[in-house]
Amino acid sequence: EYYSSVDKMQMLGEVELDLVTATHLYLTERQEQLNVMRSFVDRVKLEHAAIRQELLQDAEYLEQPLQAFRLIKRLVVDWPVLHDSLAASQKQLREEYAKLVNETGEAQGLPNQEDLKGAVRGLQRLQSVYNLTASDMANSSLFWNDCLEIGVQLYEQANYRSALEWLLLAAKLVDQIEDENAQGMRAQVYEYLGMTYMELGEKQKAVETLRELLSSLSPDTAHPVRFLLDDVEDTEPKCPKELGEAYWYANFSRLCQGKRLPEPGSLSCYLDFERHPRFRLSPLKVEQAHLNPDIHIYYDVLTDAQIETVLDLANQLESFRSKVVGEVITETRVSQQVWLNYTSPIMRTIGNLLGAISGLDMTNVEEMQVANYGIGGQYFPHFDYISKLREDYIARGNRITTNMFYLSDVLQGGYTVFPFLNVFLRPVKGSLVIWPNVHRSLAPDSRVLHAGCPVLEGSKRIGNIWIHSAQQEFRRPCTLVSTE
Ligand SMILES: O=C(O)CCC(=O)C(=O)O
Ligand SMILES: [Fe+2]
Repeated sequence: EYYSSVDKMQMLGEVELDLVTATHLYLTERQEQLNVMRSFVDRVKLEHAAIRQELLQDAEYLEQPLQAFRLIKRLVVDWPVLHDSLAASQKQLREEYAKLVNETGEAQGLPNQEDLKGAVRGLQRLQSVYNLTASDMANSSLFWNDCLEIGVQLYEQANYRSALEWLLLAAKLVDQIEDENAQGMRAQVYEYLGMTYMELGEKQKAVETLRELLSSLSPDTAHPVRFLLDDVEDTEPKCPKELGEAYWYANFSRLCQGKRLPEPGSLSCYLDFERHPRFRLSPLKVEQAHLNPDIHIYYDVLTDAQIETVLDLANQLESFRSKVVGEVITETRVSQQVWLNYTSPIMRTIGNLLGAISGLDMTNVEEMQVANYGIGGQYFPHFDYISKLREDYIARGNRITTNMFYLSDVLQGGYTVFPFLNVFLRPVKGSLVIWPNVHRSLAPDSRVLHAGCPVLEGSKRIGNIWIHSAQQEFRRPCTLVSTE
C-alpha cells in the first residue's frame, strides 16, 4: 500500500525520475543512431543522383575502379551493418531488408567478402603496377572509412606496406572530422595503424601512435587501447619480410605505363594488298610492333557492329572466372570469360577472316575465348604455349600463334606488354594482334612472355583465338633447329 505513506511515495518519485533518465538516454541513443542512418542514406542517394545528373550510364560510372569498390563495400559492409543495428522493434524494416537481399541474392547473387577482398587487391595492383600512391588513387573521392576498409583488408592479406599507406590516409581524413563520434572513429584507425607498424618492425612508431591515441580518449573508452599498448610494449618488434620481385617486374611495370627503353630498330606500318584476294580492294593496315619474334597489329579488321554481335553472343552465355590452364583460380588472371564456337554467321566470318590474314590452316583452332577484365583486371606475365602433357596438345599440337582481337578500347591502362621484347600495345577496338608462341621448330619461344596490364579505368574486352600446329605442314613447315 503506497498511498498511506509519504516515504514510500517519495521512493516512487525517485523510481520515476530514473525512468525518465533511462528513457531519455535511450531516446538520445536512438536519435544518434537514426542520424547516422539518415546521413548514410542521404549520402548514397546523393551519389546515385550525381550519376544521373552527369548523364553517365551506370556502367560508365562503375567503370571507375574507386566507385566500383565503394558500391561493393556498401553492399558487403555498410548496409548489413546498418540493418543489424536496427532495434529489434523495427521488425518490419528488418524483414523488408532481408527479403530484398534474399530476392536479389537469388536472382543475381550479391557481392560477398571475397568480392570485397578481390576489389581491394585490384586497387592495390593498380597502385603497384602504375606506381600510384594511396592519395593518387583516392583522388579526394574516398571517405576516411573507405580508406580504413582498404587498409584493414590489406592488413588482413598481410600486405602491410600497402596497408600502412591507406591507414595513414584514413588517419589524415579522420583527424579532420569534428564530430562527437570522432573519438571512436579515430580509435579504429589508430589501432590498426599501431598494429601495422608492429608488423613492419617499427615498434617505436607503434607505441607513439597508440600513446597519442590514448591521450585523446576519454577514460571510459580508453581501456581497450591501454590493453593494446601494453601488449605492444611487451612484444619484440618483428623483422619484416622483404618481398622479392621477379627480375622482369620493373620492365613489365614500365611498359604498362607506356614507357619503354630506347631501342634501335626499323619497324614500319604498311598496307598489304597481296596477302589474300579479299584484301585487293580494301588492304590490311599492318603495324609491326616487333620483328623476330614478329608481333603484328592489324587495324580495323572488325567493325563496331560485328563486335556488338560477338558481345551479344557472349552475353547469352554464362561467363565464368578465368583460370590459367589446369590451375585453380588465382590473381594471375583476373577476368571473366566465355568460349564461342564457329556455328554462328559472325563467328564463321571471323574464322574465315583470320584464315585469310594468318595464312594458316583453320582446322585446328580453338573456339574464341571472349574475356572481360573488370576492376584492376589483369593477366600477369605468362606464356600461351601449352604443356606437351595436355590432351589437346596431343590432338592438335601446340598453340603456334595467339590471335587477339581487341573488342573494346580501354579508358586507361590495360595495355598488352611483352617485358622481354620491350613492347607495349594500347588496346584499339577492332584491331587484331598476332604473335607466335613457339619457334618455327615448334619449340616453345620464351621470348614472348606477355601480360595484360591492370585496367585502370573503363573495361577491357578481348577475343582470343589460338591456332594450333597440327596440319600446318604445308603452310608453315617446321625447321629442325630448335631456336629457329
Ligand atoms: O589481355 C591481354 O592483353 C593479354 C591476354 C592474354 O595474354 C591471354 O589471354 O592469353
Ligand atoms: Fe596470353
